Amino acid sequence: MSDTAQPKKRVEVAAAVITRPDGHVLLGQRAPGTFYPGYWEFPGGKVEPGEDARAALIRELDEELGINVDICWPWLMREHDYEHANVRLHFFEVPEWSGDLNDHVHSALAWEHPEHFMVSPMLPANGPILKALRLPRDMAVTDAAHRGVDEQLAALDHALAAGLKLVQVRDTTLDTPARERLAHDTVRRCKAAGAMAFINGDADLARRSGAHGLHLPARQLMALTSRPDFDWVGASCHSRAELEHCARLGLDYAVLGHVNATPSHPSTPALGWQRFYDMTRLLPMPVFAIGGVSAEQMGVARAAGAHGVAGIRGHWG
Ligand SMILES: Nc1nc2c([nH]c(=O)n2[C@@H]2O[C@H](COP(=O)(O)OP(=O)(O)OP(=O)(O)O)[C@@H](O)[C@H]2O)c(=O)[nH]1
Repeated sequence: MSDTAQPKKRVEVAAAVITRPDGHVLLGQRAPGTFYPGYWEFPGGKVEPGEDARAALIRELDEELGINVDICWPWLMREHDYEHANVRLHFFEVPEWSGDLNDHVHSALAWEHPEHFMVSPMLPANGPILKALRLPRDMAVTDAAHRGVDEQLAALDHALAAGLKLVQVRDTTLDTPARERLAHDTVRRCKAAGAMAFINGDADLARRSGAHGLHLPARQLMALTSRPDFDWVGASCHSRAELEHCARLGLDYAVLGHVNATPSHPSTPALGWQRFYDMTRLLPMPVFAIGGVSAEQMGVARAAGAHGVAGIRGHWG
């Protein structure tokens, strides 16, 4: 390598996951004559000097697509080393916009469902984004220690029938046979319903039960130096240091709390939404809000940068 090689320039980019009520997201195909022509991307573009990423996004969607952004939620940030630059992509979710789509820059547009993207190839930086979009927004955490295993499984059947798509089997205080049964029966029911089940804190049980993923308590997270070998791995976090460790290990998601006052943590102060927003800035993975947060607070949570909400109360009907 030449000793005159220049460090790569850093490019800040704002990109939008524009979502229709049916869950389809908008992608654009890069035009001939651009960098990576023919590749698919989320609409957006470079942040100009003196501009913040949100303002850049609103400007780009007006210039590129002719739409006004009505609601814009911060989501996550990914860095990628391209040949020409180190790109920092600030992703936002845009669930509401107005105006007629009138594209000025792409060779084609496509509305695609995150469960089965049909267009390809995608820009190389976007693989983790597509995976993150497959992560459901509402994570229900089991509460069999209080309800009993049978009542928990009945509540699970009810919630799956109502559309629940993600369950975390916690209940670490249950005795071994009861937890084994809870895990196996939860995974089986989730698979039958097209939902995912993650097991908290026990990689062997997660493997034995055929779970989709492993959820790490913060203590286990901080003891790890590499990502455990599961399709999905996430962790419970309470501090920026834990969130950053999650990012270093390349985990798929974090759960941060507690956001609101909750009877399960009477002595530790709640974070509140502003602190949740501040703590989750510029992280590369989606973060769920937990702690006194029900599915009704989805909008508040996502406005504060959450991927979605997680919890016991308010998640089992
Ligand atoms: N808009 C957008 N850009 C992305 C995505 N993923 C990704 O890696 N990028 C990168 O972020 C940069 C976006 O810059 P851009 O769209 O403003 O600029 P450009 O390279 O097309 O050309 P330009 O120099 O004429 O503005 C490109 O390097 C692009 O490869 C994505 O999903 N959406």
